[in-house]
Amino acid sequence: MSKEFEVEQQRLDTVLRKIKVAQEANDKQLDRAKKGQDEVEKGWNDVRFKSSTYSGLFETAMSVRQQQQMLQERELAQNSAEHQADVLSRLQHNPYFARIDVQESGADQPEPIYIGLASFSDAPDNFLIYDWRAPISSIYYDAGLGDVIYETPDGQQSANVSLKRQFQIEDGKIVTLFDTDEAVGDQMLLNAVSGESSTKMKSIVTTIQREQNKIIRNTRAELLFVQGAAGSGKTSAVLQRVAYLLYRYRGNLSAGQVVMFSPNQLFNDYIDQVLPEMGEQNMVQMTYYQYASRRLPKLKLETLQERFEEQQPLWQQQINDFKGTSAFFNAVGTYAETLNQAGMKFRPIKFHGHEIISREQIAEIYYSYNDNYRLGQRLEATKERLLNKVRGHIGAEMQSDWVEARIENLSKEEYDSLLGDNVKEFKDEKAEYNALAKVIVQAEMTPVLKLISRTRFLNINAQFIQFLQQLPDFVSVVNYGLTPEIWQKGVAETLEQMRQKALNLADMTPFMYLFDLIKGSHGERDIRFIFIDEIQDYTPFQLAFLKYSFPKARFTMLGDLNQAIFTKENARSLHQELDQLFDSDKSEYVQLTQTYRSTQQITDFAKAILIEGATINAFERTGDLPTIEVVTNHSGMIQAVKSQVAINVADHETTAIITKTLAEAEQVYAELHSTTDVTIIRTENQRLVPGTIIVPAYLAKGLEFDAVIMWNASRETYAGDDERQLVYTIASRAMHRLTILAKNHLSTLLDVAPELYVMKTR
Ligand SMILES: Nc1ncnc2c1ncn2[C@@H]1O[C@H](COP(=O)(O)OP(=O)(O)OP(=O)(O)O)[C@@H](O)[C@H]1O
Repeated sequence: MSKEFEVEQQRLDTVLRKIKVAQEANDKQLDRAKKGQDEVEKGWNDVRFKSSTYSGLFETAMSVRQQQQMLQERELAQNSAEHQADVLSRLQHNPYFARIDVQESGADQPEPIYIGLASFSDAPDNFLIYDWRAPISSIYYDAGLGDVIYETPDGQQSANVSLKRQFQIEDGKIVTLFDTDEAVGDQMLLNAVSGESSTKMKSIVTTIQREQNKIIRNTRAELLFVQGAAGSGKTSAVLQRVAYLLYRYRGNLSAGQVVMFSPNQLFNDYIDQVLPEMGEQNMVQMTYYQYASRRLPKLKLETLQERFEEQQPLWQQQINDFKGTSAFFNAVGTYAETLNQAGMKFRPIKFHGHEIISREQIAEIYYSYNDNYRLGQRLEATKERLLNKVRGHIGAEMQSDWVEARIENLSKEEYDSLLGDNVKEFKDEKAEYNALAKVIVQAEMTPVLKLISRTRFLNINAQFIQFLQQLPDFVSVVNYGLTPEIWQKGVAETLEQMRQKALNLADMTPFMYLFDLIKGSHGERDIRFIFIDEIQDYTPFQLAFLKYSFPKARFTMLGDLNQAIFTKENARSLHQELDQLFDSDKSEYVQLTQTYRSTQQITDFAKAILIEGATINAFERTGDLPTIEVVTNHSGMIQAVKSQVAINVADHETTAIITKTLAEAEQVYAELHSTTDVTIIRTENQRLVPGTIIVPAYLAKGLEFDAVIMWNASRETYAGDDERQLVYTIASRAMHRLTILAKNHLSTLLDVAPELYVMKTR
C-alpha cells in the first residue's frame, strides 16, 4: 500500500469518526425537538377558552398564537435536525469522491479540498467536506492542474491547483485512489458509464463533465438552450442543475418553484430518484398533456398514443402545422384585442329553469366600461355586477310559485332545519314566510353565484370557434399552403369534436391561450425555473404559450434536433422563433456532442442513420457491432426475438423490445409471454420493471436499456423519410447491444455502411 493511500485512509477514518460524533449530537437534538413538540402539544390542554369577555378572548388568542409559534419553531428544529440526520447518514455512507489542492491567490500554501454530496464541518469554517455545488468545487469539474479561474457569487476568483485526486470509497474503505491532471479522469468516467442500465436513473455528481458543468451552474441566462445528441447527458445535466439551483438559492427557492416538462409519465418515473439521491426534493414534474388536462378538466384531450399513431390526411396535417406557428399565436392575440370592442360570447344566467339575465344584458354590462379597460378588468367588473344583480333578484324570487309550494309542503324537520338557530316566534305569518323563503332562495342561488364567480357565463367554446372562423381575417392562410375553404372544413371538424367535449393537440394550446387572454390571466408568477425536455416535440406556439404562462421563470430547454418530430425546416427556424420570445442578450445556446450512453459501435451506427445530423462523438467504449437480421415471415421474427432475448438474459443484459406502435407491441407480447418472461408497457402510467420489456417507440423516449431489439424494421413499417428520427431514437436507446429485425426487406432508412453492423443469417 502506498504512503498516500495510507495517509488518505487515516484521514478518512478521522472524518468518519467526526461524522459519527455529529450524528450522535444530532440524534440528541432530534430527540429534544420531538419531546419539545410533545410538550407544546400538551400545552394545548392548558389553553383555556375564555370567550365571555373581551379580555378573555384576547387572552385566549394570545395563548393560541404563542402555542402556534412554539409549535412552528419546534417543527422547524425537528425538520432541520431530520434533514441533517439524512445528510450525515449519506456522508457516512460515502463521504467524498475527490480532493483538489488549491492555493488561492494571496494564500501562502495550498489547501486540500475534499468534495462530496454535502458540506461537513467540525468547527465553524473548518470544512472537512465541501458540497459539490460550492463555488470552489467547480474547479474539480472544470479544469486540470495549474492556474484556474472560477466563479463565486462575488465574482471571479483565481487559484492554482497542484493536485487532483479521485476516490472510490466503499464501507469506510478507500477502494481506489488515483491522481489525474485532467478535469474528471477518463478512467472514472469509464467506470461510471460501464455499469448496467436500471429502472431508475442515477446521479452523475462524481463525473460531471466540463461542458455539462457549464449547464449546471449557469445562473445568467434567461433562456438556456441545450442541443445534445442522444445520450449526451442532457437529462442528467439538468437534474444536477436543479440540485445546484436549490443549493445556490437555498432559502429563496423551493423545489415547488421549479417545474420540469417531460415527454411522458414513464420518464418521470425513471428520473424521480435522482434528486432524492442527492438529498434534494424533487421538482414538480409533469407532461404537457398533464398540464393541459389540469387546466381543461372538462375536455377529453388527445393522448400520446393517439397523437403518435393517428394517420391524418395531408390537409389536416397542414392545418395542425399552421396551428403550431407563432403567426397563429399572434393571431389569437390580435383576435382577443378585437373582443375589447365587440364579439364576446356569453351564456344567459338561468335560475330555476328560466333566464334571469340574458346574454344581451351581460354583453351590455361587459361593454359598458370605457375603452381603457382590458379584457380581464372587464370580466372582473362584469362578474361583480352580475353577482349583485343575482343577489338583488332574491326578493323577487321569494314571491314565486315554486317557493310558495315548497313552503306549504315543508315537514316539521325540514322547517326546523331550514331555520336552524333562527326558529323563534314570528310576529305574523308574513314574517315567517319571508324568513323561510329567503333561506330557500338563497340556498338555490348559491350554485348560480358560484357559476358566476367561476366566469361560467362566458361561452368559451363558441368563442374559440368564432376565432377559428374569423382567422382568415387576421392571417392569410394561403401562406401556409391552405385555402379558405379547407380552413373552414377544419373549423367544422374542431366544432364537431367540441360537441363531443374533445379537443385535439393542435387546438389545445390555442384554446387555453384564448381563455387566459379573456380572463386577463397573469400566469403563474411564483414559478422561477422551467425545464423543458425534448424541446423538439414542442411547437413554437406551445413555447410562446409557456413563456406567457410562466412570466417570471427562467427557461432551460433541452433537445436533440436529430430526434425531432418537427421537420428539419422547423428545427432550424426554432432558433429564430426563440429569438423572438427571449432577449437574445440573455439567451445562451450550448451544444453537447460527446455521447455517454452507448458503445462506440452503437453510436457510430445510430449516427449513420442521420443525414447531416449535428456533430456526435462517441465515448471510447467498445462493444459488439449491432446486428441486423432479415427474415422471410412473421414467425421467423418471433423466433429471432425469442433466441435473442434468451442470449441477453443469459448475459444479464436487460432488454427492451421496441415496436413502432402499441398494436405491434400487443401482438409480440401475445406471441411471447407464454414462453418468455416479458412485461408489456402499454401506457405511460405504468412503471418500468426490471427484466425484458416490450414498449412502443413513443414511450421509450429518454429511456435507456442494456440491450435493444428493434422489432420489424421493415421497409413497409418505416417507410418515409419523416421516420428517420424515430429510427434514430430507437437505435440510440441501447447501451451495449443492438439487434435489428426485419421482415422481407430492411427499411431503407437503415441503409448504412456495411462495416457498421453484422448481417446475421440463419
Ligand atoms: N458525466 C457523466 N458521467 C457519467 N455518466 C454520464 C454522464 N453524462 C451522462 N451520463 C450517462 O449517459 C446516459 C445518457 O444520459 P442522458 O439520459 O442524460 O442523456 P440525454 O442527452 O438526455 O439522452 P436522450 O436525448 O437520448 O434522452 C445516462 O446513463 C447517464 O447516466
